[in-house]
Amino acid sequence: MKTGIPLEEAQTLLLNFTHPVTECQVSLTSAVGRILSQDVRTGINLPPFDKSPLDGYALQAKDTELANSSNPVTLEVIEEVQAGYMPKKQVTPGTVTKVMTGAPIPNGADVIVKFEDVKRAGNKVELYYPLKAGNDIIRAGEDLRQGEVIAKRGTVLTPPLVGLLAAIGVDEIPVFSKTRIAILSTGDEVIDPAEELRPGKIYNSNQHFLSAYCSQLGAAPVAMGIVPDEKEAIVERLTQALDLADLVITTGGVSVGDYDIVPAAFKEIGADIIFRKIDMKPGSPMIAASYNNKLIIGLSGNPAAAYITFDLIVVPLIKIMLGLDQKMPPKILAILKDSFNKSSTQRRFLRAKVQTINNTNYIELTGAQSNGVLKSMVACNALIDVPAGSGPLVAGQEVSAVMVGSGSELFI
Ligand SMILES: Nc1nc2c(c(=O)[nH]1)N[C@H]1C(S)=C(S)[C@@H](COP(=O)(O)OP(=O)(O)OC[C@H]3O[C@@H](n4cnc5c(N)ncnc54)[C@H](O)[C@@H]3O)O[C@H]1N2
Ligand code: MOO
Repeated sequence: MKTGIPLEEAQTLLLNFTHPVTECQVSLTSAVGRILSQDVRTGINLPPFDKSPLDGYALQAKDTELANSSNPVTLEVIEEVQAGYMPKKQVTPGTVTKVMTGAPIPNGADVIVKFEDVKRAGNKVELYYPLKAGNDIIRAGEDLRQGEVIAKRGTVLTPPLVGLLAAIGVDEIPVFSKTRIAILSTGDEVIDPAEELRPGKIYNSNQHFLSAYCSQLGAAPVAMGIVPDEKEAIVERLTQALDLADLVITTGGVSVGDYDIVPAAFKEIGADIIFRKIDMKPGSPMIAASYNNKLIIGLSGNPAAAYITFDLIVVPLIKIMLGLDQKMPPKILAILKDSFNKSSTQRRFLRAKVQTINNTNYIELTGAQSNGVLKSMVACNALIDVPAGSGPLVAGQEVSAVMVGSGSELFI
């Protein structure tokens, strides 16, 4: 078992333990937010046929060559075609077909003129200006060509993509299965938000932000509730969690206190400890283990510590399991807008918000940085990466940061 390892080593070790997820099919109505497990090609041209963008008349442009306002050209209406129906007659010199918006272009016609620009009298129309062949015709395949890849494996299905799939007649979509993530909160002091607050107790925020984050990523959180600081109780709930989920996350009980018995529970079920403790602040007491090819991650109970280690270490794993393309959070350089007065003996991550103005990134702290403070996660979209051995940070200096966060923007 490794201990006190750098963040990057923890990330790499766990990536090696992360397995690809299985695939399934979903309908169009439940496709949004899911991730494509295969490239999708269109089997048809879109639109499938040449069609009219206007309510008007389909004709041959050369018939209008000599038309002007004092000498209009008169043509004969031979047919009317509604959208959804095929023309039966060929447009020949001297004839027009009345077409509605979306109707197929009749054979022989090479231009459309709209109703407002002609005068209709009986079965004749008068045209007052020359038309250009090819104008106002939507061509088959103008949007998509048959055989073209419309979206690649690993793409998140957004509303326009769902529309595009429908437009090409795909109603069963190959997607990655939703990774099931069990979340188990430990601690005698932790109670459900629905309960009345009692002395010495705190509400379970970890369970809820972790579940919400998993849902936002497109995974399926499995709520395993709260277990007291008793090894047997944790062992029992962990065993259930491993049955129900692909990945198990616990919070609390990983430090060195008398009741920090989560690592002992991991060992008791026979899990192999991959590492214990990482060299960063907050979140250092984190532990990771594997059991029957499934990862069990024990995060610190302190909400911000749990959030930050989840963001930096667990979210990339979930992205792999979900089948997403981009896994690791992007890194940036930014100018610090305010100061941070503490020195950092250990590598430290600070909750911050980055904004880009005229191609320069500016970053400011989002509030108090203690490991229990959740409020400063709310506006956080980046974590400033402060190297071990740094002195206080001063406004105007350049810092490196990692883009993270489920708050304002998702980096997927
Ligand atoms: N002697 C030492 N004590 C501590 C050390 C240390 O190195 N030596 N490390 C400190 C650090 S750093 C952290 S982080 C915490 C980690 O503690 P645990 O992971 O064992 O977590 P707990 O003690 O169970 O809880 C910590 C804190 O968070 C609250 N909490 C727990 N669960 C939840 C929840 N589901 N929702 C909201 N808040 C929760 C809990 O009440 C505690 O206040 O250890 C330090 N101690
Ligand atoms: O390492 Mo603790 O996790 O500072 O918050």
